[in-house]
Parts: sequence; C-alpha cells; structure tokens
Amino acid sequence: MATSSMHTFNPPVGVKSPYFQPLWLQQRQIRNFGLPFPLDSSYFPARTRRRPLLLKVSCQRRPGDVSVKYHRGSTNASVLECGETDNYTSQDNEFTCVMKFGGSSVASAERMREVAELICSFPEERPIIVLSAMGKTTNNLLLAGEKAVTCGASNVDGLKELDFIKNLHLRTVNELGVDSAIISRHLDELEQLLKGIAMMKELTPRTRDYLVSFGECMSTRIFAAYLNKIAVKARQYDAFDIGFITTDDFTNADILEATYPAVAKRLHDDWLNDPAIPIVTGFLGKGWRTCAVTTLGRGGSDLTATTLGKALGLREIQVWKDVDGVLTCDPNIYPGAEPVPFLTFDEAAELAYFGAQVLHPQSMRPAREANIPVRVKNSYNPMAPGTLITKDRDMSRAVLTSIVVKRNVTMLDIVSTRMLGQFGFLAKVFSIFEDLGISVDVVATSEVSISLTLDPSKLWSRELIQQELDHVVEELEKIAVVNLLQHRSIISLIGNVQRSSLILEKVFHVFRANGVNVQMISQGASKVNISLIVNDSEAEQCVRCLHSTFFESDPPTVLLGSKSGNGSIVSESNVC
Ligand SMILES: Nc1ncnc2c1ncn2[C@@H]1O[C@H](COP(=O)(O)OP(=O)(O)O)[C@@H](O)[C@H]1O
Ligand SMILES: N[C@@H](CC(=O)OP(=O)(O)O)C(=O)O
Repeated sequence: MATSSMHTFNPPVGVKSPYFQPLWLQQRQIRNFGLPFPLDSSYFPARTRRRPLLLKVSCQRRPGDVSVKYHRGSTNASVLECGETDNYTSQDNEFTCVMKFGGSSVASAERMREVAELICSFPEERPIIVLSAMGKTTNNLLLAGEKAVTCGASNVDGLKELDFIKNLHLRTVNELGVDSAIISRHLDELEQLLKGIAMMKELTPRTRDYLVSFGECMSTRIFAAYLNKIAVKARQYDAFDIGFITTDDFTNADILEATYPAVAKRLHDDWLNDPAIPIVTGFLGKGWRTCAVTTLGRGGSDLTATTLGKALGLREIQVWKDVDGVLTCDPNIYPGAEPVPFLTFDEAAELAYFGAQVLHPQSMRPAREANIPVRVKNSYNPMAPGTLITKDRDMSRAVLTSIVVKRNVTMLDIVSTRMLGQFGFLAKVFSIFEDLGISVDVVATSEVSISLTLDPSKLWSRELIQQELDHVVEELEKIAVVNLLQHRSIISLIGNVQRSSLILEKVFHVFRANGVNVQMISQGASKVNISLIVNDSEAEQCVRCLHSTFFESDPPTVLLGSKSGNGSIVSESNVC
C-alpha cells in the first residue's frame, strides 16, 4: 500500500464536517477496526502507548473515489503526524452495485436458490451482496433470549424457538447440499449463549445484539457456500470484522464515518488478491469503544447496503423485498396499495422515519450523501419495475405519494403557566427533553403552548416506560400545565407540500365525513410531509379512506356508516 505523504496538517478547528469525524481510539481499537492505514506499534511512541491517542479520520470522496486523511496526536492541540492513504479511483472500482436481500427473500433453501439465480441473471453487474437473517430468525432469537432469562439453564435445549432456528438452518443446508459444518459452530455457540443468559437470568442490550447476530452470520455463510457450490465464487464477511464501526448504542447503533474507508479498503484489497463476490452480513457492526457486536436497529440491513454503496461509490444500491417497491400505503392496512415508481431521498427518508416498515429510517442518509440511486425491487417478482429513489424527480404533477401511519404515539400538550409575551418558553421545554435524552417527532407551537409527539421506537429501544413518562411530565409541570395523551397515531402524508391546500382540502373533507377530529397538524420543514394526529382506533380507517380518495380514480361514496362527533350517522361522500 502506498503510505502517507507526510505534510503539515492543520485540523479544521471548530469545523464539523460530515467527512471529518474525530475519534478517540486506543491502539487495540485501531487494530480491531482494521483502519485502512498501517498503524503498527511503531506508530505509538512509548509515552503515549498506554494513553488514548487522538486519531482524526476524514473520508474524502467523489463518486468512485475513496481516500483517507488522518492525523494523530497525543492531544487535540499537538498533532504528531498526518497523511493520506491510497486513492481508489473509479477505474479500479471493481464493484458496480449493492444488492440487499431481506429476510423474506432468503427464508428457505428454495428462496436462496432463486436469489442465487436472480444474481446470476445480471452478468453485467459485479455486485456486493448484503443478506438479512433467514425470515423469522431474528424474532425467534429475541424470543428465545427473553424466555432463557426465566426458563433455567437445563430447559434451554427444549426452547421451541431454538428448535425452530436449528431446524430451519440445518434443513436449508441439507436442501442446498452444502456442508453443515459451516454453521455447526454457530448453532453450538448459540445454545451456549442461551444457557449463559439462563444462568445470569439477565438479557442486556449488549447480549441481545450478540444473540441476534447469529441470524445474519448463519444466513451469509450458507448462501456463500451455496454460490461456491454452483461455481459462483463468493466470500462471506461478518460486517463487524471488516470495518463497520458504530456507536455503542446497543440495539440501535449508528454507523461512524471511519466505516467508509475501512470497508472500502478491505473489500478492494480482497478483490485484488482473489476476486470473489462479497456476501456481507446486514444489520451488524462493531461498537467503537466496546469492540462488541452491535446492531443497527430492526430492518438495519438496508442501512448496511447504503453504507456499502457510499463506501465504494457504487452506481446503484438495490434493496430486494417481498413487495413491488415502496407502496402508496402499508399493504397490511390496505391490500390495494400501489407501487410508487419514483421517490426522492427526502420523501423516502420521511416515509421510513414516520413508520413505513419497508425501509430502515436511517438508510437513506448514506445514499443521499453520496447521491447514489436506491432501487427497491421485489425478489418474488423481479420483472416489476420497483421504486427508484433519487435526489430529484419531476414534482410538477405530484400531489400525494404515499400515506404512512405510526401507531401508539404519545402526545403532550404543554401550555405555559406564564402569560403571553414570555420569551424562552420553547427553549426551556426543549432543554428538558434534551436533558432527559428523549427525541420528539412532530411539533406544533404557539408562543405559550406546544403540542408534540414522542418517538415510540425510541421509547421502545430505551425502554422508556410509564415511570419515565411520569418523570418528563413532572419536569415540564415546573413551567407549564401538561396534558399527556396516549394511544395516538401519526398519519403522515408524503408528497408535494407545494400543493398543501389541495391535499388538506381533500383530507379534511374525508375526516369530516368520517367524524374524525384531527388533534394536531404539522407541516414538516422537509417540504414533503404533512403529519396529522388522530386516535389510534381511528387511524387505519382514515388511511383506507385517504387512500381511496387520493389514489383511486373512482373513490367509494359510502363504504360504511360512521358516527359523527354529535352521534348522528354521516352519509356524505367519502365516508369509508
Ligand atoms: N409503504 C409501504 N410500502 C411497501 N411495503 C410496506 C409499506 N409499509 C409497510 N410495508 C411492509 O414492509 C414489508 C417489507 O419490509 P421488510 O419486511 O423490512 O422487508 P425485508 O425484510 O425484505 O427487507 C412489506 O412486506 C410490507 O408488508
Ligand atoms: N434481521 C434483522 C435485520 C434486517 O434488516 O432484516 P430485514 O431485512 O428482514 O428487515 C431484522 O429482522 O430486523
């Protein structure tokens, strides 16, 4: 490898660039992360060897280029050395796209065979493959872990979830005709881990992440072995071993910037030494402080795929699902939902953030930063065009793109106890949320009152239970009158907010006809989202009615009589 060209390097003091992320690393961590430059022991003068070393890593890239600038010093002020690693240019970019296959796409031996065929049907592509765990595996691992806490170590081998996982994977290996030895160590370790959990009577977030990692570790090993068996040369990678460096937020970790050059370097070098299709575990990373396995939040393999796309500056990122693309609404709520042919990154990000299970909430970020198109396709129906997500699209005729619902949201109405003209009220409220580490979804304000909703996924992952909610209310009550409203839903209308009057006119017509009162409304700064808060019990029906109104040429007049606020039966058009 061409090493650093040494020169004086002034760190951009006070500048926070997304490509310049300071990391405090220890020697052991540097080795573990496999950072893409030679940091052997000679890099650590004796006096700093035991102390943390400040290493700043920045990744500079144009499409197809990856280079790393770094400097190191014993303190922020004294930079000892800096340099730049190899530059990989687009000519030697050996991969063309990422293809990510979700759990439903690799749920059985038959599905794995079909996916292998699908990959081979694109001979012009040199893909990197990302796989999730085989369908239902992650849920069964989590359930097994929870049961292990209380079932006692001697009963672990009788857990039906463990049995399901063993049977599924051994059957798949058998049916594909690959050697079961590739997963036997994992199955043994999994059982031991569950026994450990049973003995400790405890399942920490860190252990939970290690536990679910077995799903992706096994699916990728089986699939790589099968590709090799059919003479398609493939190499399996555990993401946590090739430089996917994350925060240590177990169960919901975030990818750190140093990941991009590390992963690019590893895949690039391996390809040059011995070309083989990389089969990478989705969903997993390595915590930068703990060096333990982390996960990126449920559905996180989408984020693995877009991270790889950005790391290698690829032409396209494909996420293969079990639906014909991103649909006009959740097909579980309304089976007549239609595929949306084009979306912008902003639309897709809002859609994912506000509850569309089809994409991981953070997955658009790397694709947007590197401006790499994301294509959502159906592995069960590869001929369907799918959804193409890009930076811009023609919005001239766009009105509503998709309707999303996020359930079980908690809403807070906060009214200042002071009179009008009291400045600093909003700042005080938000500083309380900041202190408590709680993120807020939707906000509507006046000078003396705020209505807001709390992110249910954050509540879930942080186990923010009633006690914590009570604590929030207690703190807020020092400056305001607070009304806590639970079991609400956010209905998000993703589309062209330039046409908000037209959209809202239709929406309120539907709601009025159905006797539904909107409890809060917010038009996001993103300009692609209008959010409305209704009762949980009303949400699905509202989505179905809105879908009929916006996406069907002949909306139903009356599907069902519905009681209006004063108890009378409404019989207007658009009552669903
Ligand atoms: N707006 C939407 N568009 C498409 N699918 C959606 C939408 N909302 C919810 N879904 C659900 O998301 C599922 C696909 O996401 P997911 O299960 O995470 O896929 P995979 O596991 O294949 O990555 C679909 O089967 C569908 O039930
Ligand atoms: N297996 C993990 C990660 C993932 O991304 O899965 P899927 O692609 O099937 O949503 C999960 O179930 O959350």
